Amino acid sequence: MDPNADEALVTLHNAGGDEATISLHGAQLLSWKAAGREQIYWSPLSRPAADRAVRGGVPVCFPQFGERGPLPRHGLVRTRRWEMASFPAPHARIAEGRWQFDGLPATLGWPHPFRLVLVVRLGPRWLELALEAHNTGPQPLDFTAALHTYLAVDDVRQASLTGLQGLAYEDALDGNTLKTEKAPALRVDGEIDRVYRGVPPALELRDGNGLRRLHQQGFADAVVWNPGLPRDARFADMPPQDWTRMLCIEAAAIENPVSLQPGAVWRGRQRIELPDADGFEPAS
Ligand SMILES: O=P(O)(O)OC[C@H]1O[C@@H](O)[C@H](O)[C@@H](O)[C@@H]1O
Repeated sequence: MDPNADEALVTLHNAGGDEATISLHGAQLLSWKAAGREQIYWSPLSRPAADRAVRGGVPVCFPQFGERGPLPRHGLVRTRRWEMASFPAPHARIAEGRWQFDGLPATLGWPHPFRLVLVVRLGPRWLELALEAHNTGPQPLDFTAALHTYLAVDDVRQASLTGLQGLAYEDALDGNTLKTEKAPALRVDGEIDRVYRGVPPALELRDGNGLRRLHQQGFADAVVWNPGLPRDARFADMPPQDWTRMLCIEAAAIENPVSLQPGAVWRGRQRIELPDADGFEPAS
C-alpha cells in the first residue's frame, strides 16, 4: 500500500484463501471474498476522498447514527483517516488486523475525546468486525453507533431475511412510526429504512447464492436499509440499478444511546458466517 494515500488499502488473507480489504479511509471494509464470491457490495462509482463517505463496504458510524443529533449524518469517523494499529500475520487460519482512530476535540470540533479501535478478523468462511469505543475524556461520553454493512446479493427482490418477526421497529419511511414486524421472512422489493429493536443474536439472509448468518453482540438494534431506485443526487455515487444488488443489515446501538464513563470501554461486534459453504468452521 501507499502509506501516504488517504485511502491506503490493506488486504487480509487467511489460510483458506479468503480475503478482506480495508481502507484507512474510515477503516472501511470494502471487500470480503469467500466461498468463491464477493460478499460485500461496493459501488463502482464511489471514490474515497477526504471528508467524503464511501458508498458500500462497512462504514463505521460514530458517535451519531444517521441524523439523530447535531453532527454530520452518521457521525465523524467514516470520512477520516484511521491508523493501522497492528498488521496481520500472513496466511494464518484466522487473519486479523486492527485499526485505530483518536478523536480529539481540536481536530473534530466535538468536545468529547475518544479512541475507537476496529478489529477485523477473517476466519474460515466468516468475517468479524469488532468495534471498541474508549472514553478518553473527563466527562461521560454518550453516543449512537453502527457497523453499516452493505451485503452483496444477486437480486434483493429474491432474498429473504429471517429472525425479525415479532420485533418492534421504527419505520423511517413513515415518520419513524413504531410498528411490529409480522413477516416470518422479510422481503425487500423497493425502498426500506427501519431500525429493529432488541434483535436476537442471529439473523439469516438467504439469496440465490445461499445462506449468510449475521451475529451481533453489544449492539441491541439492527438497521435494514435499501434506497430502492435512488431518486436524488445523494446517490450519484451508485449506479441506479444497483439497488437490487445490495442490502444493508447494520448492527447498531440507536434506541438506547450508550453512556460511557471516563476511562470506560464499550464493545460491539458483528460476525457474518457462511455456514453452508465448503470449509466453514465456526468462530471459537
Ligand atoms: O447516504 P448515507 O449518509 O451513507 O446514508 C445511507 C442510509 O444509511 C442508513 O443507515 C439510514 O438508515 C438511511 O436513512 C440512510 O439513507
